[in-house]
Amino acid sequence: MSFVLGLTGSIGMGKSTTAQMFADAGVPVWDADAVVRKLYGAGGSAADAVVKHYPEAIENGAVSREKLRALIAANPAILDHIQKIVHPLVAADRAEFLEIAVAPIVVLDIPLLFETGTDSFCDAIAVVSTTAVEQRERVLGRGEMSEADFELILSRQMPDAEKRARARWVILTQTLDGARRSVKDILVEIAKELPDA
Ligand SMILES: CC(C)(COP(=O)(O)OP(=O)(O)OC[C@H]1O[C@@H](n2cnc3c(N)ncnc32)[C@H](O)[C@@H]1O)[C@@H](O)C(=O)NCCC(=O)NCCS
Ligand SMILES: Nc1ncnc2c1ncn2[C@@H]1O[C@H](COP(=O)(O)OP(=O)(O)OP(=O)(O)O)[C@@H](O)[C@H]1O
Repeated sequence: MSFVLGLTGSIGMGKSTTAQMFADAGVPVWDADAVVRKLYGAGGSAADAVVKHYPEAIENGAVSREKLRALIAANPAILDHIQKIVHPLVAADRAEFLEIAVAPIVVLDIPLLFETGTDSFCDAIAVVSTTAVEQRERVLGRGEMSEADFELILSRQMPDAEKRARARWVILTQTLDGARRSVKDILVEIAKELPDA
């Protein structure tokens, strides 16, 4: 059985960048956002389900995030419905990953780790974080989401302070070097706790 490290953090806090640091260190990473992208692709099980309810969100057989964002902006309740469709499919993919994982440590990279109760599948949690100002600048700086989209997503996520309080480790993402050091330290600490260390 692998040590399961949950990696989470609010939108734009640096989760994907930090997950890549774990992957670079040789740790298998399961990425919830990537699974959603796969399921939204043409022929993906989520695309097949979404087309039945929101055909206007589909482009060439795949879910268009741009179109879906527009639908959700007009009616935020649609996001609840989308989650009901998507989350069980994502959970099935995660269960399969954990079942076949053979590495001593694996990472579950999940934006809604606490919100979906997936923290109960983890041996410990690390939260990525930076200041609220930096977070906003990062997300709006990407030029994809409107300020309203960002606020809606934020309002649906557990506040950063609460995530930090629940985590064993907080990885600050102001600098790449600092985050890399934290990742290394965390892996060293976990390695010491492994059964045959
Ligand atoms: C809302 C959507 C269309 C926005 O797509 P877009 O490409 O602009 O952003 P992306 O998917 O990269 O998400 C950006 C970040 O928003 C946050 N986020 C995504 N979905 C949600 C959600 N349902 N609730 C809260 N935060 C969310 C995460 O921090 C994520 O990393 C898309 O995220 C979506 O379809 N979400 C529903 C599926 C879901 O719940 N995914 C979360 C992982 S299980
Ligand atoms: N440790 C770091 N030092 C400096 N910049 C960083 C660091 N980590 C991430 N960033 C920058 O912050 C931005 C957001 O990073 P990333 O995409 O990893 O965040 P995320 O939390 O996965 O975002 P989302 O939740 O929106 O998917 C990127 O521009 C990235 O370059």
